Amino acid sequence: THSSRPQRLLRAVQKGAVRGDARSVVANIDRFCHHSEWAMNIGDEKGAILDSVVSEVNPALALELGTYCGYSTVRIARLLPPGGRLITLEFNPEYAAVARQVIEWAGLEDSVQLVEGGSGDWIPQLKEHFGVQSFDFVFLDHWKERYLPDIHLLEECELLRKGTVVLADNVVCPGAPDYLAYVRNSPAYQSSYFQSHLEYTKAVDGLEKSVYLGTTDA
Ligand SMILES: O=C(NC/C=C/[C@H]1O[C@@H](n2cnc(C(F)(F)F)c2)[C@H](O)[C@@H]1O)c1cc([N+](=O)[O-])cc(O)c1O
Ligand SMILES: [Mg+2]
Repeated sequence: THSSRPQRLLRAVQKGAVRGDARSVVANIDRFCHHSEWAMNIGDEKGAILDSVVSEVNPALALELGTYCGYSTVRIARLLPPGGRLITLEFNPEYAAVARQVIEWAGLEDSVQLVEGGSGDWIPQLKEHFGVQSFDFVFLDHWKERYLPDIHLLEECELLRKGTVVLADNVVCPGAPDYLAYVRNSPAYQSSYFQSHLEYTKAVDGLEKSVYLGTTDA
């Protein structure tokens, strides 16, 4: 039986990265994806933009949709303030199993809660299940056609507050046109675009940062 790409990525981490050293976990995944196999991690170039936004927000509570192998999970969790927490949702059990081990290798298991399942099922349960009031930071990197329905769901479940920062990967490639039109035209968001490149390639891609302003009704 042959291994999967996430399993080969995990093995590269376990072989090359220092246990407990999040920076070396990130560096080894990037080395694997640059030199061995491309994988859909946000990568080093867009990752630096993610880092700067997370550092600016300094979230006590963050949400990530789309864990995959845990690369951006580790990038975000390593920058959280003391006591800060990251909840990350992953639909695919095999990816979730790999991500758990990547997060553990980075020594960040105490500040990360990985939840297996779909956004439609889990977003409405986050308040009661995890005692969440609202998120300070949300990172969207899951199925691109789910960005728009899921930001509406986050609004409906009152999981965003005035000033919550929502950062979305891949708004150019593969693209999330309906999501982009919404956050750029809605009075409920102050949106800005960070041009970059698709992970490990020269193709253009970018991140959209949208600050939730709250609703107009009383
Ligand atoms: O398709 C891309 N990403 C899709 C990523 C999808 C990942 O998000 C998970 N998910 C689904 N629902 C949830 C939740 F949370 F809702 F439950 C989590 C899926 O199981 C998968 O691991 C992609 C593609 C390219 N590319 O170049 O083709 C580049 C990229 O950076 C990309 O992110
Ligand atoms: Mg992505």
